[in-house]
Amino acid sequence: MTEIRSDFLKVFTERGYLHQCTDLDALDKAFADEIVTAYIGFDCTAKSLHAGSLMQIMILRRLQQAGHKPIVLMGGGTTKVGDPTGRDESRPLITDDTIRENMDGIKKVFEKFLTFGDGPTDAIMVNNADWLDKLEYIPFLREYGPHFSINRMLTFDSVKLRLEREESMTFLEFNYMILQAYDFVELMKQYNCSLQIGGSDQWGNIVNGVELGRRTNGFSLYGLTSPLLTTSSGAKMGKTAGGAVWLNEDMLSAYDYWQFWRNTEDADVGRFLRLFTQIPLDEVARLEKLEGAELNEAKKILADACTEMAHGKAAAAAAAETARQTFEMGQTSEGLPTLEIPKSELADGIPAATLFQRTGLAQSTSEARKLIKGGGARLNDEKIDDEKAVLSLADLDGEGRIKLSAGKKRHYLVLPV
Ligand SMILES: Nc1ncnc2c1ncn2[C@@H]1O[C@H](COP(=O)(O)OP(=O)(O)OP(=O)(O)O)[C@@H](O)[C@H]1O
Ligand SMILES: N[C@@H](Cc1ccc(O)cc1)C(=O)O
Repeated sequence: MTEIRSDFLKVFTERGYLHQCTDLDALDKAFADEIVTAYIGFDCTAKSLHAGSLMQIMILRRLQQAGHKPIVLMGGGTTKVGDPTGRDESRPLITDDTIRENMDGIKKVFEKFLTFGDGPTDAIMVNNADWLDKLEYIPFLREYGPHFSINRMLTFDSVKLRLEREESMTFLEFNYMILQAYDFVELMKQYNCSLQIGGSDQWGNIVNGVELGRRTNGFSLYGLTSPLLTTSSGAKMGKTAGGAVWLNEDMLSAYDYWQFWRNTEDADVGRFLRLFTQIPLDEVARLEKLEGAELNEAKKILADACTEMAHGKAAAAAAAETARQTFEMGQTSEGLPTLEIPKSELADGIPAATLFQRTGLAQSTSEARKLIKGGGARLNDEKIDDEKAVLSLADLDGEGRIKLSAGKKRHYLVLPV
């Protein structure tokens, strides 16, 4: 690789977004010489995107800022098939109604990060159901089937790993990569879209599209992937890994979102500042070198910047202020996230572990019990150690609520209604 010339790929590599590219030199030349139209696809498998997919949204934002055109593709069609990538078993089928609801939920977040419109570098949003739903089976098979070799399809991780583990793969799922490949060709035809970007797990699907475009129409298409953001245990961060950090406020409050970034591991502060904020690189270099209490200031800067982008300035300031009051001044503030439960349910008694799970302070009741046993759970600021404790109206504090805490930093107010 010769030195990168284009603004976009400079930003892309310097800030840590680069994992693989089908032809970095040629893509760099395209970015340096012309407006490149690029797309990222998002399936509608939940009502909100999450911190993992935020990496892809930030990439589209950077692309637009560098003077190129982003396409956000909603997988209204592909969601009906279900991407087998990275999954040990088939996804449950989602109804058309749920797909529609999920799409409505997911769509909202993009307006916060991208400028949509009709101009040459304005973002557009498309839905692959618009063309996939209309495909006719036999004509489609005859036109595209000959370009896919089963032998080669079996070598892609999404298929290979499932077969190696002797888990079943349905014919429906096996078709996913063909449909994603077809999307890319369709977007090239309709919008001159020559680049598809995605997380590294999408490499196989992307390469299939690049090859299909070349074989069927002689197109020069490019694929570019980013590393996957992983949880501290090394699992891909996403909606199916549990404990998703949702981007939509109705799924995760701005306060909890702020807290997630504020609780970043020390070793991740620099990486996250580069990937998820637009703070200049020399400032990031300074911030990531800080230590101890000073590094906490860097984490707050990260939390402020991320929350501001996703939820606006006012929400970010309110979250930061609530955190300050709660942790720095040691008092409860009304800004804490809340869970409403029917009074009658509390009157009947609810296991503490269940409440911890329902607030999301623990992923499951067994995790909640572990938290309690390990001494990390508090009820109205007092440690509880009985994992079988059952809470009732008698546990309401003077203001008629129950404050649950997991560790020092995560709190929830339970309000009987
Ligand atoms: N943790 C992650 N880090 C980086 N990119 C991610 C991460 N999770 C998802 N993406 C990328 O975001 C894009 C959209 O993913 P999408 O929302 O369709 O599914 P997903 O979150 O990967 O799904 P699931 O969790 O159901 O497997 C893809 O390019 C995917 O690679
Ligand atoms: N397969 C992608 C989503 C996607 C769908 C259609 C596409 O054309 C591109 C990407 C995912 O699951 O993350």
